[in-house]
Amino acid sequence: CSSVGRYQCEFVELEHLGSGQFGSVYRCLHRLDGFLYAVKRSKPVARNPYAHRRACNEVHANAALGSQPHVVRYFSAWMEEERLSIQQEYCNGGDLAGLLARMRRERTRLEEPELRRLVRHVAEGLRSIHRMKLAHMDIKPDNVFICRSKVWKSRLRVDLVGNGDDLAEEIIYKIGDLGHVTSIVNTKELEDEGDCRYLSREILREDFRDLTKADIFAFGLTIYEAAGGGPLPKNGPEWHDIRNGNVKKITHCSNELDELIKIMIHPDPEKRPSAANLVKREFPINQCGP
Ligand SMILES: Cn1cc(CCO)c2c3c(c(-c4ccccc4Cl)cc21)C(=O)NC3=O
Repeated sequence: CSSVGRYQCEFVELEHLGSGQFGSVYRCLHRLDGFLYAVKRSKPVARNPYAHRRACNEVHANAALGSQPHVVRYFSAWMEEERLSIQQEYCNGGDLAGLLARMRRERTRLEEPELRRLVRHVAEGLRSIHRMKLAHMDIKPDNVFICRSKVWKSRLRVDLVGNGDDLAEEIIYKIGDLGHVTSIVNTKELEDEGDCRYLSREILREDFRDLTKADIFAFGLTIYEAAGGGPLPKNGPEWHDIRNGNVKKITHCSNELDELIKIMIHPDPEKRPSAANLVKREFPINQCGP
């Protein structure tokens, strides 16, 4: 392995998963353990102190979080040829943005039980991030990844998505991309806010008193979009309308879910529920039918 870098030495690159200003992500097979991973390879960060600091920040946040059931798991990171490579859990179900785009094309939508599962899983993931005194700062459908696994149907588990045969599918949502993670204690280094479609007004006004509530705001708009409320404005009067708490009622949603979205995007961050509160008050799955 001395002649090639660690990436070529340890992994077989199977598929290009995506590219962005950050770099590129590949689905890779680890030669030794035989598992699939998502490996992100950044652009060279050498002469770009800002990119270098962000890369280190992302690795620190991943390492601090360890493995949480609803945060995409981090395995390893290394530098080679001035690029940062980060090895993450591969989520085989795509991301929520892709799922919503497909549903818009197929004119289908996430029904209430599925929306409640999404709320529960992402709330648990956010709670584990906030417990570490960190804020994600870029919650949006693109950063919610889906893991699908086949499980034996058991009559005790009502939350499985099954059909006739014995095998059912378990769907788990996980928060990924910790590239914007910020300490909620010393918020001075909050340089670039996340995606403006999910950005709360107080962050735009540089009020960083409670960054966790900015995550709750973005999470609220993510649920609103998953429920069929999108696409969200990037700016203009509709953008401000939403920040004044005006979102249209989602027809097929229960009032309970509609009220939840409204309180999560409340203009006053203190009125928004915490992630822990969302997990606790979360309606158990059996309350909303099969
Ligand atoms: C574009 N893209 C597509 C996927 C596969 C979804 O089925 C993907 C993943 C990740 C990431 C990712 C995001 C941010 C930082 C590091 C990584 Cl590996 C990006 C991904 C990641 O951490 N885990 C993924 O599955």
